[in-house]
Amino acid sequence: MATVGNSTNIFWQESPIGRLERQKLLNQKGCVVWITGLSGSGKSTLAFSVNKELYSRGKLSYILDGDNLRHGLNKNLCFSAEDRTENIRRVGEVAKLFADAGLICIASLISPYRKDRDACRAMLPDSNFIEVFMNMPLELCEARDPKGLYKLARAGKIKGFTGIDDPYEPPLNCEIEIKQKDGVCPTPNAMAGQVVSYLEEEGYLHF
Ligand SMILES: Nc1ncnc2c1ncn2[C@@H]1O[C@H](COP(=O)(O)OS(=O)(=O)O)[C@@H](OP(=O)(O)O)[C@H]1O
Ligand SMILES: Nc1ncnc2c1ncn2[C@@H]1O[C@H](COP(=O)(O)OP(=O)(O)O)[C@@H](O)[C@H]1O
Repeated sequence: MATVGNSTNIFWQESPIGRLERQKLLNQKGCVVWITGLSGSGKSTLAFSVNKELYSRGKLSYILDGDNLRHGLNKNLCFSAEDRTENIRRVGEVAKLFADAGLICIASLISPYRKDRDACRAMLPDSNFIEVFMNMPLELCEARDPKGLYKLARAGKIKGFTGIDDPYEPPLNCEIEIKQKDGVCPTPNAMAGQVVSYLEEEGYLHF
């Protein structure tokens, strides 16, 4: 009798067409590009830009954006520590499926807790988890404030806002760090270039 989680009598079903066949078909290697950082740090902007650049090179990628997933898959979750952990766990599992499908899955979530991001990394075989840290100062994110959420958080109208009255734990060993140079943020194209060059160098863009 096999037991997994809360289920019993379940057995893994292996398909004759596997990850290698799909990767060969797509001429790329499945992986997860996990973008983490404060609200307003540029996660979605980077995700869109990488997606576009890969598309122009004939490579298939798909974005899992935290904000968007909270409209569906994760609509029953709030921003408590427990719910953020569950949010990241679910997205990690979905990202793993996309990578197994042979796609370059771009996950873009605040993902404030190191242990949650590490748990997603541990789900992926052969170090196919590329953690990208949007290392932008809180002051910059707050000055951008495109949704007006920092303003509400400062006014006490949103409780538990990341960076204001809720923690963000920066990565210790990320694959890619995006940061300002001489006080200037790289352009979206330059940020995407950093990620796409990494994927190219590590052999993800060919089978
Ligand atoms: N309390 C609180 N803290 C942080 N963010 C908040 C909060 N309430 C709402 N929002 C909005 O939700 C977006 C973050 O969702 P995520 O799923 O990425 O968050 S998390 O990874 O579970 O921490 C985040 O989107 P981004 O600005 O794109 O990061 C916010 O718009
Ligand atoms: N590299 C960049 N240069 C200039 N502005 C940027 C850059 N990246 C993001 N922005 C702007 O900052 C704001 C927040 O970006 P966004 O991608 O929505 O962040 P996040 O997804 O982390 O909340 C947006 O108004 C966006 O246009």
